[in-house]
Amino acid sequence: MTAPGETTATTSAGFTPLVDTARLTGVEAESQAAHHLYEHLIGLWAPGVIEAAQDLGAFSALTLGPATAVRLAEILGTDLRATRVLMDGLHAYDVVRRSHSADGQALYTLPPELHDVFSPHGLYSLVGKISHDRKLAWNAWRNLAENVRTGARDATGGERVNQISEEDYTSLVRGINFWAPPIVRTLADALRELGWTTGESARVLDVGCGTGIYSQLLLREFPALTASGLDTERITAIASRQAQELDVADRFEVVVKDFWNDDWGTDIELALFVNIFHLQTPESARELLLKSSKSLAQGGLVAIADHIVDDDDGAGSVQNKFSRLFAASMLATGGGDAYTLHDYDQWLADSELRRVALLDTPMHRVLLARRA
Ligand SMILES: C[S@@+](CC[C@H](N)C(=O)[O-])C[C@H]1O[C@@H](n2cnc3c(N)ncnc32)[C@H](O)[C@@H]1O
Repeated sequence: MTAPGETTATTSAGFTPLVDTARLTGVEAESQAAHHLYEHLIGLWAPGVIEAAQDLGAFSALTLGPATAVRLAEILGTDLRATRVLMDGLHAYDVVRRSHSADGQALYTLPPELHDVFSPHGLYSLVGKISHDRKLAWNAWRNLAENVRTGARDATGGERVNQISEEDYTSLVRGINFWAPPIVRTLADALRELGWTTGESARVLDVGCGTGIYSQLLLREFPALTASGLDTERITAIASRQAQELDVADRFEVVVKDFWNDDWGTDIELALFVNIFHLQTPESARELLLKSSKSLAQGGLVAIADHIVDDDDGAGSVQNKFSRLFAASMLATGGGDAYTLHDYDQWLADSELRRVALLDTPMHRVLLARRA
């Protein structure tokens, strides 16, 4: 486990530098600073070209095989020159590969690992994320200043709870599945360190389970485990289907409940909350932990995977940077926040729980707690 301050994070290999900073040596500071700022400002080019290609069906066409701009323009019914410009933009972001066909034309290839990412049926599909951007995020970011001015409060002046509708979740939940593999690997290792054996027959409650990917992958790690995925009716239908796909349906049941107003039962050995706490206000976060504490079995654990800010981890921490920008994104698109470790420790103490582990994953932290 990584102790605070011991992170060895490396930046993402996918980062596309767009300023040749070596050529800025000796240039006046103001111009250098403007180059760096401009690089941030053109960040919207990336979703711009990727989402346009998705809208046009370019990725689906490339899933059938490599194609030239001429062939793509024919299939998509698009302008030839504009299609070439778009594909070259995608190549600049390393989304497509560019080689040459026998007659010397540029040939574009979608790498095999991205085929399912652009398909609505892929387990780690980002189609839901793209449609969320199209429907909500693009316009919402435009109004961020207004939300900062007003604090994004509701009509009564209270903190706005997250505004994603059930319908939006239906398309979005599968779009965040891709986060699960490294988080589940980290969680499973931590559970083993805390004494879980391969034959662990514990009962997991996956609260606000979405597609259920976290408990479902955990079931694969521990073959005697059973899990209940708690969510609304519309979402649990997605979780049931996915449990079949992942071959764990015999140990995964869905529970259609409202996690505020319904009872969670007792004797839960692992209460799992993934991407749930950032949607809360401080009051509702505390309430979730109070409710967890009452539902836990003796020796039971609470696991929270979320955008947790650890102030002891230094300003350069990738997880802290992502958490803080995720908070800005939530301020633009709805309610919620990236809470600090200090906040979590306080809510845990109020619920007679104590933190037993904090682990880094690529874009989240996993916090484990048990009764104090
Ligand atoms: C951000 S998603 C997280 C889903 C999943 N844990 C994941 O990380 O992929 C939040 C989930 O909480 C569910 N949810 C929100 N409020 C709920 C409530 N009051 N009762 C039950 N589920 C709720 C939503 O339907 C949604 O599936």
